[in-house]
Amino acid sequence: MQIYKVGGAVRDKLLGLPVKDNDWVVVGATPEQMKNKGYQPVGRDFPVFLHPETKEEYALARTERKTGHGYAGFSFYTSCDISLEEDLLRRDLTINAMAEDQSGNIIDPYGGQDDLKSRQLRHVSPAFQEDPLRILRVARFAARLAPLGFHVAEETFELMRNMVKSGEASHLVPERVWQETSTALMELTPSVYFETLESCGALQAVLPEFKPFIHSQTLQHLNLAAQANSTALIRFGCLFIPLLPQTEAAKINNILSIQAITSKLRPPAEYADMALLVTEHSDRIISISRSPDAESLMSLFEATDALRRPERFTCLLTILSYSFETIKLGKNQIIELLNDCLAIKARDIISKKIKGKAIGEAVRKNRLQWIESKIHQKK
Ligand SMILES: Nc1ccn([C@@H]2O[C@H](COP(=O)(O)OP(=O)(O)OP(=O)(O)O)[C@@H](O)[C@H]2O)c(=O)n1
Repeated sequence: MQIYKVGGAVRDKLLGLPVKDNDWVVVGATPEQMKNKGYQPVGRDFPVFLHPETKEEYALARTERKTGHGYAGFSFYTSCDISLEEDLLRRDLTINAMAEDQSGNIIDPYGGQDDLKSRQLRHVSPAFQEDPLRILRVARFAARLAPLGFHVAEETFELMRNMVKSGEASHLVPERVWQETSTALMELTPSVYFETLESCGALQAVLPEFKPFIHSQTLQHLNLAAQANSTALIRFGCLFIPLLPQTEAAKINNILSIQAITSKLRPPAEYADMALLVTEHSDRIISISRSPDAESLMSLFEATDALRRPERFTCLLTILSYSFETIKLGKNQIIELLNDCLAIKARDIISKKIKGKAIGEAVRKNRLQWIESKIHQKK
């Protein structure tokens, strides 16, 4: 049996990028031989094994044949006589279809190294069209590698357009769409993911609910969040910063689109929650940052439950800070005021004379006075 390193590890090493995990292909072996050597079988659909010590994935060389629609509509054929070249031929992009043998030689039958040099994301064979997930993968690789000068090859782009036109793209299951999209958010220039999907028609076909939110300004905010190394939640939230001034009708439409995104893609609950908070409160947060006043800030803390959920509020402010322009009160100052308010507690101010509801009112008054004095000092 011969063992080769394949896929992302070979690509990233040649690009001088850090290698995240190694994938291996085994040629000329049977599942029984693998098990006898101590490899643990894990593949449900095709034979993949975990190395007994490193736990890295070792897949038997295989070919694929389309049997139905979508990502799962494939049958796989593995046998001892499948060659490395046949296994590499079934892969998506030439830069992902290279292998390295155990002496460090690169096996590159489909021009991956040339495409690395000319910065092209190019499909390996027409079989590319059989897997609609590849549209999202190409957009994701474009988002990752655009800063290095990569772009989608014209003929690959043409295939992607055809896959959308033929309806193949609409067979993608929402779970995979969310998986690719949330991974794409964490790439270096996530804007490129949405731009690529938009220009081949896949945004409309696969993520139509996102369409109202994808425009140059939100994509700019998204990239700023990526440059600041923000979390996926913050990057996601940036997509929902509305164009100002936001009409009431636009706000309602945005809320409906967010509900549609949530019920279709089922992102974690905190994502939907954050998208709604951004839509709901962006106008007033931006207006407070421009002309701060104590009562508005206090009502904002109350409306967003900031006093009980300060971390969530900090995330919300971070998202909106990407759209702050002329500000008098910045994100850090607002957070400082929130922390000051949190430090003013009922037990510090209650006297024997006030009881019940009046305690809460006294705490609020104290907090308000504090914010007022701080804002006054800053003016
Ligand atoms: N729909 C897919 C999924 C995967 N692959 C192939 O399987 C390899 C491993 O897939 P994966 O781990 O998802 O991608 P990586 O290239 O390793 O990328 P990443 O850096 O994102 O892990 C890819 O390089 C590619 O050759 C493919 O051709 N088509």
